[in-house]
Amino acid sequence: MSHSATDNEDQIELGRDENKAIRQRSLRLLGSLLSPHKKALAIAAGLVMLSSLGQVAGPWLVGWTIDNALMPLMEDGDTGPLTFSGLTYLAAAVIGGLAAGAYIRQAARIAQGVMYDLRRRVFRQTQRLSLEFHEKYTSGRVISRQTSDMEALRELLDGGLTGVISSMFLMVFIAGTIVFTDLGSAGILALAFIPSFFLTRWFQKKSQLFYREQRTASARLIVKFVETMTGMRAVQAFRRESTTERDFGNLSNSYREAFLKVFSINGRFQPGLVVIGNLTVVVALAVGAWRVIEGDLGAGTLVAVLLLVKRFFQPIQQIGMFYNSFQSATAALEKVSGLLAEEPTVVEPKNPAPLENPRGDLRLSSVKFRYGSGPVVLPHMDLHIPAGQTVALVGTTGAGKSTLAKLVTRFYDASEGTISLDGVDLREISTDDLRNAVVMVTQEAYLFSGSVRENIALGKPGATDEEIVAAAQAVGAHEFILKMPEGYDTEVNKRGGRVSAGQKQLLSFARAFLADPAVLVLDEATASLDLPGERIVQHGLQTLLADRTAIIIAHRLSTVAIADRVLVMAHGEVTEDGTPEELLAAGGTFADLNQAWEDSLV
Ligand SMILES: Nc1ncnc2c1ncn2[C@@H]1O[C@H](COP(=O)(O)OP(=O)(O)OP(=O)(O)O)[C@@H](O)[C@H]1O
Repeated sequence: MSHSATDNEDQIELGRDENKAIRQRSLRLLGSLLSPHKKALAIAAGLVMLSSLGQVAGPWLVGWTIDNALMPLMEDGDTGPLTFSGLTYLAAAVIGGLAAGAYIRQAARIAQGVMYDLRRRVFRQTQRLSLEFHEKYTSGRVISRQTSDMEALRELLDGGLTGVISSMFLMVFIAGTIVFTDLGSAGILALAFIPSFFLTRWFQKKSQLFYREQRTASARLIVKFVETMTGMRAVQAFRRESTTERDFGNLSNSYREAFLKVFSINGRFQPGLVVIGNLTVVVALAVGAWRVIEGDLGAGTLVAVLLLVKRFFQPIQQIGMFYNSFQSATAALEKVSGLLAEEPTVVEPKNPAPLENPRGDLRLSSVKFRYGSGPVVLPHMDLHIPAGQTVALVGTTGAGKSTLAKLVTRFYDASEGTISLDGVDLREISTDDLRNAVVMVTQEAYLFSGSVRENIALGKPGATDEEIVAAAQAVGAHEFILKMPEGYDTEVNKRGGRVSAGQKQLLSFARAFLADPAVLVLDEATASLDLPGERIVQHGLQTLLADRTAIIIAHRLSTVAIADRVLVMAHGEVTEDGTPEELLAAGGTFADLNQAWEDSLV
């Protein structure tokens, strides 16, 4: 596996260039998510400005009223200016309030639009990526991208961001108003900005590290959880409960500690800002009061400036708090953008070669294969499987049987050499054509939630009911389906729809039969069935194999017996190749294996 976009996901400290590249990747993603909402964003910006203006107008009007409306009232009994300022105050409050409300609604609409888009992109991407990626990245991590990362982004977009944008606007407006009202006080505010700036930088640097640590810890926790839950059978069978519990406890503890680190620096940052804010108000008050006594400054202006300075620091605190969700959302965005930047390793051809009525002639020429940059699994393989032949693959575990199956079905591409179907390189065949021509039936025989009918129909979208029933009949699944509570309409995976391992296999045979591929690759379930069950499955299998090329990773004597040819594999190479009879007569590995199987039946 070459270097890919998700490789450095678990690293906490990254190099400068790497950091920059990741940041740019995240920003590009953000840009592409926001670009469809340009108009809505412009409207939101207009609304937020209006609401900030409304909020700044309040303190400013108080100052103006003290200096310009109270005097005429006390000296001449003139109520005009006071009425004017009162009405203006009211208008500003109403307009500001309405604008703030409209802004929140508008921002929520944009945020939900972005989340909707992103959720779908992540889902589409995870389906698009090759099996190689999924085997490496694991489902737990995909799940944490789609759940906790999405949640972090949603929190940011829903709550924090809306507030922070309006806070920032408000700060700019307040600063502008102070400059406009009294330059001296603006100078004090500017001085106070210096320590706030350094404090914020310090916080930024520290928290970035801790937040990344926290996200990594949370992802590990989810991965462990998903792994344990999906492997619950193995966990219980091997009495692994206490070990997994201990591991989970350790991971929870790292998560807790990462969180505490974040909070401990938060606990210094926020009070720091409060102190700076309060000191600024005190200094502005002292200097201002002195200037009022000197006659340089109106008392009203001083009141207005003090109210504004106090307001100025409120949003900084909010921005500080917002920094939490901003940091986790940034980390989430970094990971999600990494996932979205992954490219499938198995690439669909640009100009696919036509493949009409495939016959199923398979050829591997000088194929060499390794998983990513791992050790060589198949050193050199030349193999020809003529159309219609049934080949049983046997061999020790780790011999490379499943690997061969994954290559023939093009879940992976060969590292060297070519694999062709009817003389066409698999890499030249469109994915649709290939999936129609080559079907893989895996051991798990995965059933999706839905009815029995829907599960069989997966083999051929748009199949008629008759075709579905005919497929079930052909492989011998019809009888037990009819015995289910609602026949073909029974929901599988639900109560009453539970099927046995053998029945599951029959359903997946019916699915494959309906798909009617030229090449069938089958990983036979290792779980042994009872004898009648085995006979039914065997019969189904025989019907399924007739008239097509088949490669079966065989675990049963009865399966090998129906094969035209047996390939024995060891260490990635074919060591014996012939009809079952020939190999038995030759007395090699296959003969031994056969003997062992026969003994186990006694
Ligand atoms: N996704 C993977 N990434 C890296 N190495 C792998 C991967 N899958 C299999 N391998 C390695 O490739 C080798 C062949 O494995 P493969 O699964 O093909 O064997 P097998 O003959 O099917 O074994 P079994 O009968 O136990 O299923 C093994 O050494 C295995 O460790």
